[in-house]
Amino acid sequence: MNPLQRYAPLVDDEEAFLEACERPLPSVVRVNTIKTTVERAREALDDEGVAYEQTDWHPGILKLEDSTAGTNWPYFHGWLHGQEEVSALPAIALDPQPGERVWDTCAAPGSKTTQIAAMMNDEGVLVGNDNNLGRLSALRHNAERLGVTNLVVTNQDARNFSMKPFGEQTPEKPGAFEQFDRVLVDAPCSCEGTCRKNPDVLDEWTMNHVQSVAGIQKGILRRAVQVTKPGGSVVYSTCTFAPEENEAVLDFVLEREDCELVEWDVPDAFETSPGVTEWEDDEYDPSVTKARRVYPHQNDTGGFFTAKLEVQS
Ligand SMILES: C[S@@+](CC[C@H](N)C(=O)[O-])C[C@H]1O[C@@H](n2cnc3c(N)ncnc32)[C@H](O)[C@@H]1O
Repeated sequence: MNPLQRYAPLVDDEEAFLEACERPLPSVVRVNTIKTTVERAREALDDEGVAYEQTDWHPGILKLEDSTAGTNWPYFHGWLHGQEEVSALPAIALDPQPGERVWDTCAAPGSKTTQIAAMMNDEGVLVGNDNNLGRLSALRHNAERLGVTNLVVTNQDARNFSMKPFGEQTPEKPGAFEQFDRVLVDAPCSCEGTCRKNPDVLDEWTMNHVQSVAGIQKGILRRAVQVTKPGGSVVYSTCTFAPEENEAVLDFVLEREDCELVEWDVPDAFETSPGVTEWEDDEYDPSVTKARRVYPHQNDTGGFFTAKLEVQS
């Protein structure tokens, strides 16, 4: 059985949802504003004869007519980065500002890290962490190509993250670098929403994996809230539809840490659905409706989940 059928009760149009999940994903690039402007990047693509269409919600996110991302000079020079359209949403929700301290808990291979760096105008301190050393090489390579210089790379399990070299840390006295303005948790997940790019995820899907990765997600999100300063923001995102990995994780952390879910500015032209408060035998905190779900048939993208939390104390 196709595991996606379990989400029929959540979607407005099951047939359109399942049909969209089988179509190949459009090829999309993000303009890297650390190295160029949207206008110059578009001119370069025109000169190269690469056909594209601007998405109707972001001037710097371009849909290519064929999958030439990665094969033209604007890409090699770091003017463009191949990034799935919907995966640009978490950084938009995070809204990082130049000069801030930002932690990207699960950063490799760095699409969102480099997008965050560009939104920070490459100013301030961005810590890009991942527990997988091999994937960190891809992060370093992307950061280098895209000209990111405000990045510190760390290789830790985000559930126990600490930056001891920068200051002694106790629960009462966080280390010097352990009061971030903003933190992104783009969590490891069962990746159901990437089925248009990688249909194998559905063959490999098991409920055991959903449950085990949900445990890791809860640990990472708790740590993210703990190291964010009062009034700071934490964004939680996954590329999966499973409520066990989305609303249930938020519900767990809302009960244990001093934080609350807040609305964020979803681009008007992007169709989303609210987080769900009930799933199978479970009920979640009513505020999880502030999270946004994205199904592939809504905007011809992959599937995604994004929520924004504000830390209270
Ligand atoms: C969805 S991917 C991140 C994609 C990345 N944010 C991007 O936009 O390119 C999740 C990442 O979490 C990492 N990861 C898994 N468990 C982790 C943990 N306990 N601590 C830190 N990173 C972890 C994986 O190695 C993987 O690179």
